Amino acid sequence: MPHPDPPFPSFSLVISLHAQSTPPSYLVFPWTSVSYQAPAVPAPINAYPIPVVPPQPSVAATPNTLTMIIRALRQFFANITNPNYILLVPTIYNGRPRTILLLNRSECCTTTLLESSTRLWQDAETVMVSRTFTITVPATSANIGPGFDVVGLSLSLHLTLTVVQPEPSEKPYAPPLLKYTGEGAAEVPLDAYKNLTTRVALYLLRCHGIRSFQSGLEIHVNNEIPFGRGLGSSGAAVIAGVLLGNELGRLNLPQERLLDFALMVERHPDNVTAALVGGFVGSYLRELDDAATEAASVPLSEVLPEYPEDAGEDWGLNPPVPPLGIGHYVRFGWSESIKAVAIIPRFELSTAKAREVLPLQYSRKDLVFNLQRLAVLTTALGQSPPDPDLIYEAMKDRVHQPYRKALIPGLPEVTSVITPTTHPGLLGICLSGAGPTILALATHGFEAIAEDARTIFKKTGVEIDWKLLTVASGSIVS
Ligand SMILES: Nc1ncnc2c1ncn2[C@@H]1O[C@H](COP(=O)(O)OP(=O)(O)O)[C@@H](O)[C@H]1O
Ligand SMILES: N[C@@H](CCOP(=O)(O)O)C(=O)O
Repeated sequence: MPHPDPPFPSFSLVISLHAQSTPPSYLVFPWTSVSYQAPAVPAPINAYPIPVVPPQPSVAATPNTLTMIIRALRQFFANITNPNYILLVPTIYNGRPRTILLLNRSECCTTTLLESSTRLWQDAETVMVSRTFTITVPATSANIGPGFDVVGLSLSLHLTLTVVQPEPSEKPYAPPLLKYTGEGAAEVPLDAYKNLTTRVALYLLRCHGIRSFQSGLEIHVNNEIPFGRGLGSSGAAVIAGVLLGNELGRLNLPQERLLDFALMVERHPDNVTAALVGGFVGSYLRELDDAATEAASVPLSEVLPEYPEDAGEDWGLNPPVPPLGIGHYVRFGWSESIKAVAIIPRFELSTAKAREVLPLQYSRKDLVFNLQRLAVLTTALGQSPPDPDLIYEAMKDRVHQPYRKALIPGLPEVTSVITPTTHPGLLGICLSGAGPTILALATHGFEAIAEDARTIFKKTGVEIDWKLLTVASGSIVS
């Protein structure tokens, strides 16, 4: 039967390899069932060495059919310059479910194909033709004084993942290889079932029916964000995980949905939102109805199960899927002239511990104190030139800093002694996130601020490092 004209530039082809049958067979679903755009590349599909067959075929395959198909597809792609195509290849091979997806990000027309191959797709492990991509996520400083659990600022220290997805091979399954350099390298788990970033990625994949990482995955992490210092290292790790899962599974989730997944893991929105979208950001969690509240309040151990040593493929399957639209945000203006001096004590303070010391109830006086300042601060930091008198007062807080001072010797002294009067250029000074880092916002005079903070901290026996940071853009996948 002759093939109709090729469905360029958008077409899809589904090939299923049934390795269980003898001999193994593959089906090529009739690509004519797929909606496509007008022809743009005048070449027939069978001009390329792709094993296309008429509808209802069941064709004997050689043991290395998969490799042959991949080679053929590569040649095929080498001949096409128009990026507007989709090629989707769900397969079962050597008894293991696999999926090869070669598609441009914004594509349509997968629905028909997915319907025809639902079972294969749901069981599938995603395997790409070899490619490398990078995920870059910024550090964040949350709260900025009065905005406890509300505002976050992305800063120019980064967590970077370089990911190599190998081409499918017939070798035995190899678990992900994790390499780690930079901050936290000595303590971070390199087992993909234990590491925070890869566990979050697996959570995302499993919520989309993909049960495990593909064989032979390599992830090199380089981290500039110190752990447990109030610079959002865990928020960055969570966002990196969400982006990693989205990329590995070719899930193509919109940013709002990625945020939902991140919020199932890190349940205050300030760090993760700023790390994802970048800039000076305010966010809130939507009030959920009863069913959604229940769905969103499952214990963290169920969202991200602690995988035991002998975790098999089925451990932690079917995790809770986040309700839609949990987090909402707005980006405020930021005056270009403002830089951040991060004064980083040389000790760690876990966010969990720094949250335990906070009260459950506040006086109306203290709440109004913070609300008044936050309302002014979100606009004041976008004004040029920034007004030190307005900002210094607007960065004061009565909701978390007073309770955390016992955990951070030197905090009250540093925030009260260093002022715009004593240190020209200073705009405001606060605890960064849950601490112990102190964040000083300033237009100049950075070194004097940092060195004087060093002297004050030293009197309490605390050594510091300091970094001059700028406001960074959000996370990038390239
Ligand atoms: N890149 C990372 N990879 C794996 N785990 C990380 C990473 N960054 C942070 N973490 C985990 O998060 C912990 C720090 O989180 P947290 O106490 O919230 O402090 P902060 O977010 O202020 O740095 C680390 O001790 C580590 O367990
Ligand atoms: N609003 C949170 C922010 C925690 O930030 P981190 O960078 O310390 O993780 C809090 O103050 O607890």
